[in-house]
Amino acid sequence: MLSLTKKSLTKGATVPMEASKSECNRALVINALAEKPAKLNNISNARDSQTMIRLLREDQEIWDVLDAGTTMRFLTAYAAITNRKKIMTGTARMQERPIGILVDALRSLGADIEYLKNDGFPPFKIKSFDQQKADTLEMRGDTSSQYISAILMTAPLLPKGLKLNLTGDVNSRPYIEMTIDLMRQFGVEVKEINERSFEISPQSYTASAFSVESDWSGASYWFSAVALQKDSELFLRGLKEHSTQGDKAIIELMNPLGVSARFEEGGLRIWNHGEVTKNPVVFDFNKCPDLAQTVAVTCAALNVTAHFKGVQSLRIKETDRTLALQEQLAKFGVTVSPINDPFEFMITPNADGFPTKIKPVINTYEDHRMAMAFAPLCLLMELEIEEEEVVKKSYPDFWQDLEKVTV
Ligand SMILES: O=C(O)C1=C[C@@H](OP(=O)(O)O)[C@@H](O)[C@H](O)C1
Ligand SMILES: C=C(OP(=O)(O)O)C(=O)O
Repeated sequence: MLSLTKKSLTKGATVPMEASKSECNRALVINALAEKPAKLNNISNARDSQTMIRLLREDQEIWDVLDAGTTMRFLTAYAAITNRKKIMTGTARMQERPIGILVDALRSLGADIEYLKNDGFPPFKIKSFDQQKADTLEMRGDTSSQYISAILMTAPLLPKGLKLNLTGDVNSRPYIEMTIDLMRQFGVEVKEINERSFEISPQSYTASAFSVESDWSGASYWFSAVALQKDSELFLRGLKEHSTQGDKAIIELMNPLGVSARFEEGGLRIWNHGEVTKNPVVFDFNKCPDLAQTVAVTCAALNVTAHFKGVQSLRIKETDRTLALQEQLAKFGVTVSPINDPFEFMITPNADGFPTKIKPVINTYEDHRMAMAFAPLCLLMELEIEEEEVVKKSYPDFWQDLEKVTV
């Protein structure tokens, strides 16, 4: 349990932003598929990336990814397509996160995969890949983009290549674009026939020096901090204007909540511009689901009524994030009401204003983003965060950075 005293941000302080685990995990898998591996710079310290590195290096029969979604999904496709025999498993929560769409896709390409507990969920055994059975694949895009990224990254190794067609709604689209961008940076041609169809011929990845970008998802917590303190300003070192990460959308999302941003040499300057919207706001998280918790807590604290759309994937992430927000924001008298569940919810502020005299204990549900989304509240009040070490999944230095930029 971490007790946070009431703090204030040091004006103009610098936060050195951690590398993105999403970009890093793609670079690591692509590198492992390349004939000659590249030198990767600015590797992420996130546990999800360190787990990926360790598993690729140890090459043991059981690959336990812990709670890392990308590691599970990307390594499943990697093992299947490169004909490695593996048992894929993870935490209790990972065993509740669906993977059937990816396993079905790999099976139709020729992989022999057997579920060991529940159909459609880890753990499962990857047994063999004898020969490619299909060169055209249809995949649903409405559950997790990580399945699509996993198939795309391994597709160049298929002897007959692949035509991939996406069906239904496509969620988390920028992550698919990030995958294609990285594949291209590693010398592979991906033909985008249209928004839903891709063609990849058999090709080899060519190694090139690659540096992982700083993490826009992690940056969102500093936007929230600046939103919660009048007259504050921070410099987020390492963030780039031209980024492959969809979570760069935090710049637009936070503007009605009082934050302005400007790119400068070496990073992004953000400051509180002093005007918080008085009108209800509609936000769409379909392209940036990992930002939903940060924005939800910020709206609650600023007494902003908000309509959150595109939140369907929140229910199958590290925890059921909609439920977790509902339960924790209730401690402040703020209501999260699902409408058209699981796609949308409303956030209704406390009619008496956000309470700052209470000292709540925030439960994190083993979800790093619950801990980090609630942490900026320490600029308004004292609070306690349960299981603070959860941040290690994506942002191990988060608490040290918070100490550094506050007094
Ligand atoms: O590909 C990626 O790196 C990710 C894709 C997203 O997941 P979904 O596609 O399941 O929404 C995101 O929530 C996750 O943190 C990272
Ligand atoms: C959803 C997340 O990660 P993953 O799906 O890779 O476990 C996240 O980091 O918020």
